[in-house]
Amino acid sequence: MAILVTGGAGYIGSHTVAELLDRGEKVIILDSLKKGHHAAVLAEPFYQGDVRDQDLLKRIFSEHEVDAVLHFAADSLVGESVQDPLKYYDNNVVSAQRLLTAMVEHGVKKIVFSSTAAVYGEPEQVPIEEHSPTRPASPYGETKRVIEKMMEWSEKAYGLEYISLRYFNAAGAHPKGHIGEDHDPETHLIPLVLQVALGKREAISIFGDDYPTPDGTCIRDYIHVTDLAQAHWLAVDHLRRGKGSAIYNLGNGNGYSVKEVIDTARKVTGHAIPAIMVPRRGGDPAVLIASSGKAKRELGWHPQYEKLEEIIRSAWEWHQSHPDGYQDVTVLTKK
Ligand SMILES: NC(=O)c1ccc[n+]([C@@H]2O[C@H](COP(=O)([O-])OP(=O)(O)OC[C@H]3O[C@@H](n4cnc5c(N)ncnc54)[C@H](O)[C@@H]3O)[C@@H](O)[C@H]2O)c1
Ligand SMILES: O=c1ccn([C@@H]2O[C@H](COP(=O)(O)OP(=O)(O)O[C@H]3O[C@H](CO)[C@@H](O)[C@H](O)[C@H]3O)[C@@H](O)[C@H]2O)c(=O)[nH]1
Repeated sequence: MAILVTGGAGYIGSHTVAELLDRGEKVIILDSLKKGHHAAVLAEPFYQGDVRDQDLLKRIFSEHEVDAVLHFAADSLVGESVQDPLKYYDNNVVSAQRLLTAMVEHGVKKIVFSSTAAVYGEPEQVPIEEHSPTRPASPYGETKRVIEKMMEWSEKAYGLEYISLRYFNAAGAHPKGHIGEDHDPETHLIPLVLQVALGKREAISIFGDDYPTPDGTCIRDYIHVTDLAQAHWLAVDHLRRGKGSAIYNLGNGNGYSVKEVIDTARKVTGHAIPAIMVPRRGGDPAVLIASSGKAKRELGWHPQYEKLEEIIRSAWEWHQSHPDGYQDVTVLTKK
């Protein structure tokens, strides 16, 4: 049986495909390449297309024996979603609805979904547990919560089983050096800070220093991308063993402020990394830190990267060896 990976040419999707291949899984990738990269497609068959394309979904499910779907494909930028919420309802909610419909029609009963810490909004207490209230502070987080509800109702109605993985902030790159983070435009803190160290940007902007945190900047929980990848295979295995639907946080349990990230990157790169203070970005909660005990207990998840310094060093190795990301290859393939 094969696993269909939507968004498998993207950052977390490609690292997860690498993990699945290491585990001997048969993988099918579906990605529009609007954000992903041909060079990050690690498995065949690869379908370049949109998850909203119902005919394409039908074709894939008819041509292959798929028992589980890993659904990464989405738009995922908190700030952009505040500016353009309808884009997020379209690409995230409509895609998921069509994917679930096709799965039900073809008798595919297992899905692992890329959810997010952004479903919680401003938490009442940290570390955040899975039963904490969900009050998304951005349309992005809201669309992910809607999809979680869609899966819950689909379980009751059609017997579809799901695992929703609420990742905190993904960072780092594969230790083999062949895949890493390359978003265009880049909006994530760690790669932007490293672009300054590479001399590709003059300074990093800090979005607000008036948050209720010790140094006034937002605190996030950074989790290594290969640790996320490991959790996905464990989640598929969990469903295959009949353990049923569940929601898991995936984070390190350690929070670092924007200023601490910049300081750590200065240490790792040896570069001064100038920073400038700018106003807050819309939709950003002050503090997001995970409790991931449930994933460790129930999935047997063992994250390998604990320290922010190790995570930033892993990202730095990728950015140094690929200063222009996958650029040379994607110029040829992106239309
Ligand atoms: N990066 C993070 O820190 C983070 C944290 C929490 C959750 N997530 C979630 O994880 C998933 C992957 O994130 P990422 O950082 O790897 O993003 P990414 O943009 O690198 O990957 C997403 C991939 O999906 C593809 N895609 C998007 N919409 C599509 C569609 N309609 N049809 C086909 N392909 C489509 C893109 O081309 C891209 O390759 C997303 O669902 C995101 O919301 C990411
Ligand atoms: O130039 C920058 C970029 C970011 N930040 C701040 O750095 C923190 C991290 O921002 P970013 O790297 O953009 O990640 P998030 O907005 O926290 O969102 C990421 O992490 C979420 C889970 O917490 C996921 O759901 C999202 O998909 C993913 O983009 C936030 O406080 C930002 O305000 C800056 O100060 N300057």
